[in-house]
Amino acid sequence: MVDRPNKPSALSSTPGLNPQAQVSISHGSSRVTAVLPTGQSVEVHLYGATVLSWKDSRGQEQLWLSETTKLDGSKAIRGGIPLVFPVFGPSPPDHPATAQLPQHGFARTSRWEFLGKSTSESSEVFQSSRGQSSAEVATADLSVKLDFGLSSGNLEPEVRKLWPHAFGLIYSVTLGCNSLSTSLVVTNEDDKPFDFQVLFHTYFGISDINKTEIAGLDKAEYLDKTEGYAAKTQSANVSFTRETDRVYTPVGGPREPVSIVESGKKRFDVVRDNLGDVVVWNPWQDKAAGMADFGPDDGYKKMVCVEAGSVRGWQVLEPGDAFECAQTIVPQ
Ligand SMILES: O=P(O)(O)OC[C@H]1O[C@H](O)[C@H](O)[C@@H](O)[C@@H]1O
Repeated sequence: MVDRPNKPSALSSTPGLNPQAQVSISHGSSRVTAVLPTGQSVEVHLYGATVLSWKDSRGQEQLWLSETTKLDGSKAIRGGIPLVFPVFGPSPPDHPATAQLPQHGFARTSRWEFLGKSTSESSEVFQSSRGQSSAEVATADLSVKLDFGLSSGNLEPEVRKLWPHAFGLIYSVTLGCNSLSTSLVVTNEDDKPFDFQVLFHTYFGISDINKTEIAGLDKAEYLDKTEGYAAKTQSANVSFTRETDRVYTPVGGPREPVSIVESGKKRFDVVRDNLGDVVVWNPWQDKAAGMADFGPDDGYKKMVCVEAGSVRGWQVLEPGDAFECAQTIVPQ
């Protein structure tokens, strides 16, 4: 079922579910918030369709958001999940098509439209395994998908000039009881092909970077951006002792999870769909202190970016074609 956002705030119930099983949606002029009956919540800012917050059923925040980030549309949001499109980083010198674009493209600095929400009840059966009532089953399996749109026609004219292609983007943020998925569909509405890069720039909230490792990248080739894009090969887990900025191509393929491990225990799995690369970034002390929108200065100890994307090469999209990709984050 899809609700159009014609009400500033609404409680909506899904036919067939426990009447208690309501997803609460609030839609203000700049943010959309969804709360599941089981307590999990997600908040998305229309500036960049940036996920600002994702909380578990106990209200614990899972993402990191800078205390000093701008939220007024004057600068990309520092934290949460900014969306990178159609170029990752500064445009490479050998790619004139994106040469005019700012770092990480325009998706994160454009105002998106909220298209509506849909709720669904997954078919996993908790009842037989846990002996719950059917009402509880429906509640436990509810998820809500928030859809956002951006198209060339909605870009600011000065941005459109920088990348003059006719395109459409549908970005979906799906909150489940134990997962958060972000997915993107890119369509080429032009009469010629265009190429692009894409990435979900997720800032995970962690308790201590010194006790954090990234698993699932063993033996992966990577480009080390802190050493002029030197090509290297990972051995064992990634750990952090200084600025880390690497573009990995995991050997296991997109479906093999990349995991955030804290004090030896898995905290999150990140599963990718149609996204071959994973960027791992922590700015460390000096770089964090040098970014006005990164706060507090020692906030680098409480965050790590693990960014699922397609950024080492270019996706070429022919007229009329669509490209789809997704990441799903599963707390462990
Ligand atoms: O400061 P931003 O433009 O948001 O970029 C923040 C970071 O994003 C990615 O992780 C890049 O690999 C880094 O090189 C960059 O510093």
